[in-house]
This record gives sequence, structure tokens and C-alpha cells, in this order.
Amino acid sequence: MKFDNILVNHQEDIATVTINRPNKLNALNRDTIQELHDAFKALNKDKNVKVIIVTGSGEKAFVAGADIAEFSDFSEKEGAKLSAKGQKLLFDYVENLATPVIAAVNGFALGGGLELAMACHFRVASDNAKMGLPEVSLGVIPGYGGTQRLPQLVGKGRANEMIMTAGMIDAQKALAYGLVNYVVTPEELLPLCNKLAGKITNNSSVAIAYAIKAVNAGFSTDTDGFEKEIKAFGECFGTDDFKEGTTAFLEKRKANFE
Ligand SMILES: C/C=C/C(=O)SCCNC(=O)CCNC(=O)[C@H](O)C(C)(C)COP(=O)(O)OP(=O)(O)OC[C@H]1O[C@@H](n2cnc3c(N)ncnc32)[C@H](O)[C@@H]1OP(=O)(O)O
Repeated sequence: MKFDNILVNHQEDIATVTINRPNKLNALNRDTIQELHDAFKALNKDKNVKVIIVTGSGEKAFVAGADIAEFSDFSEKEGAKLSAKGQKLLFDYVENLATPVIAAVNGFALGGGLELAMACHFRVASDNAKMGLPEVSLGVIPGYGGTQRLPQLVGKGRANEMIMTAGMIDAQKALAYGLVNYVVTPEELLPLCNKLAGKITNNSSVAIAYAIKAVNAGFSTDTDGFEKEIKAFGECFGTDDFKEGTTAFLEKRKANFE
């Protein structure tokens, strides 16, 4: 398959998907989300692929979020559609993929970037990684599952603090929170992910697929939370704060919320 925004490499039964928009810190635009969906779908069908590693291109970012330039003039309806489509095509899709997906977090994982890492089955970070959900600084809320998956992973209080302050935590704090399983140097990141993937490939892919289903089932009692997120995310697009927040980012200035 040919992609413009991602790279896909195979090494024996381990595939690595690299989001490749380094000039935009690998921000997730519509095309990238579609390409990621297509790549995950094809890799999941490929019987020779037993584990997928997802990472970002360059030394600075895993993914710095959804592409703000693409949605800054969206209406409430378009906002809700962006969230619903993204959740279905990529974030829920990855979480429920039968093939295990490891996030190799190699720098900024913000907004949709952290949401993508959280949709993966587990995460490994480099020691320069910074993670956060800064959406409220743009006048919007996390819309790719972040309000649901962050509390699941780190607990409600820590998640609320991260969401409300829009702040970033470093890799060591993410490790202490249980958001990532390991922290290593940037040079060690992909080798460790490949080593962990290698351990997984020794086991039954069929059993692992069932295990993924069983683990996810334990967290899906309140599917309504995701619906609520979509609705609230869309409603943010009708507010003056959203217009100010995204315009300020694109104009490279601090937002001035009334
Ligand atoms: C449903 C999901 C919603 C969301 O995910 S909302 C988005 C949440 N993410 C954010 O709010 C983070 C936005 N990015 C930043 O705050 C900063 O970046 C960083 C702190 C990560 C890094 O700052 P620095 O080192 O100064 O780099 P730089 O010059 O800001 O970024 C390099 C280029 O990358 C573009 N970029 C970065 N993040 C995004 C993004 N999320 N959407 C669109 N573009 C982005 C910039 O604009 C710029 O581009 P140019 O060189 O052409 O000016």
C-alpha cells in the first residue's frame, strides 16, 4: 500500500507504523487518520504480522495532537462529526484490533497523540517524552476518547488535573502514573518495543486476540461516556472560547478567554 503521511515497515512478524509529518510534529489530519486506519486494517489481516508498533517520525514528537489548522473553523455539527469519525476509524479501531499494538512514545504525545497512545494496548516512552491533553487551552475538550481512557489508565483525580490544567507530564511521572510501562533513552525505545513484541510473538495470536476482547470488555460498561464526549466536543465548536483558542494557536499568541 502507498501512503503519503505514514511509513510502514516489516521486520519478520513485527510491523512498525511511523506517523510521518515531522514538520507538523506528526499532527493527525484527516488523511493521516484514514491512512492509519487502512494500514492497521491491512496489517491485522496479514497473517505474517503478529505485533504492530506505532511511533512518530523525528526526534521531537510522537503526535502533537489533532491538526488544529484543519478544524479551527468547524461548526458544532462538524466538530461532533470529527470526534465520532475519528473515534470509530482509528481510536476504537486500534483498541479493539485483534493484533497487539504497542505505542513507542518518542516525544510530545498531546491531545489526539496521547489519545492514540492510550488506544494502543500498552505504551513505552523515551525519557524526552511529554504527555498531556491540552484541549481546554483551545476552548475544546479531548474528543478522541481521552475523557474516557485517561481516567481508566491513571485514575479520575489525576486525569481531571491533567485535563483541567492542560499541562504536560514528563515520562517519569507518566511511569509513576501507570500511563506508560517503561521509560528508556530515545536510542533504546524501538529496540525495547521490538524486544517486547518478540516476546508476544512467541505466544498464541488467537489467544491474544481473545485476551484483548476480554480485557476491553471489562472497561466497556459505560459506552455512553464516549457518546457524551462526542456531543460535548461538538458543542465546544459553537463557543467563542473555541474560536479564540484555535485562532490564538494559529496566530502564535496566547489565548485571551473572556
Ligand atoms: C480531538 C483531538 C483534539 C486535539 O488533539 S487538539 C490539539 C492538541 N494539541 C495541542 O494543543 C498541541 C499543539 N502544539 C503545541 O502546543 C506546540 O507545537 C508544542 C508545544 C507541541 C511544540 O512547540 P514548538 O517546539 O514551539 O513547535 P511549534 O513551532 O509549535 O510546532 C512546529 C510546527 O508544528 C505545528 N503544529 C504543532 N502541533 C500542531 C497541531 N496539533 N496541529 C497543527 N499544527 C501543529 C506548528 O504549528 C508548527 O508549524 P509551522 O512551523 O508551520 O508554524
